[in-house]
Amino acid sequence: MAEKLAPWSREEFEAKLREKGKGYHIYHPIHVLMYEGKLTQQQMQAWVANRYYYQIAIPMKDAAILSNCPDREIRRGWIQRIFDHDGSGAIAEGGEGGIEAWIHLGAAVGLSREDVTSLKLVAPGTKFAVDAYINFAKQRSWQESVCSSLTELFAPHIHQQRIDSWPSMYPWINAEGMQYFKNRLTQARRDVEQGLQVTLDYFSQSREMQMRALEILQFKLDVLWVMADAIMLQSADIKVEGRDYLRQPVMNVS
Ligand SMILES: O=C(O)c1cc(C(=O)O)c2c(n1)C(=O)C(=O)c1cc(C(=O)O)[nH]c1-2
Repeated sequence: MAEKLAPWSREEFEAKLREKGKGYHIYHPIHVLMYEGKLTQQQMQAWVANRYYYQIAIPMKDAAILSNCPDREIRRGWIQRIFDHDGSGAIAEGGEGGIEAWIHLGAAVGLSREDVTSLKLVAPGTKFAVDAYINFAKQRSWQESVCSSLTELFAPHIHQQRIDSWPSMYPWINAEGMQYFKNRLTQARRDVEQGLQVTLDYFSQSREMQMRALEILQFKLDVLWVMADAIMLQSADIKVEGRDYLRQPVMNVS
């Protein structure tokens, strides 16, 4: 029988998790083109409208984690994520939350509130991918679901890229639309600290569990990748026998 491998040290395990960043959606063609300023307004609209479906799923996913977690200390930290996205307190005091900020991003790229919130522009592939993420959190242990949030390790970089490149690459986007990304820079770093501690503690019990954590992170990378595929296809200019590929032409926005 093969000898049982000892668990990696915490440092080695964290390094393995971070290595997974090589498969982050920052390297997906649609995000590379976005960074290079090569997306049209219509493609930017498709991206924002599709990503809204992810934004509204995040607090539902986090509520599922809370509902499975018997540890009060963890819940006290985790609940902040729901406030961050749904908002808390008075809007005037900056408590509007990330979902509202995303709707402002929609306005900044030329989408009405209704265009965004009706979900009429969301591609089927985006729905399947995001729903898989919510279902994962409903069905798996809270520690596994916490681990699946760790793509956030890599998110501050992609948010910073957008903050840096959009003003010059897409000067037509209203600067107020960037607020979501600015807020996330600090929020994501704080989130990651908690998510990483839980993952390093829980999964370091054995090498098998550490490997399992890497697989979970890969699942989440796949969710983001498939979403990017779906958005790219939806906004591609592909014609099949003279017909538009698009099932729901993005240009139909009011
Ligand atoms: O813009 C992005 O590329 C991006 C990616 C991710 C991610 O890696 O899951 C998140 C976010 N943004 C984000 O803004 C966010 O609030 C967030 C929460 C989570 C999560 O899994 O709990 N991921 C992400």
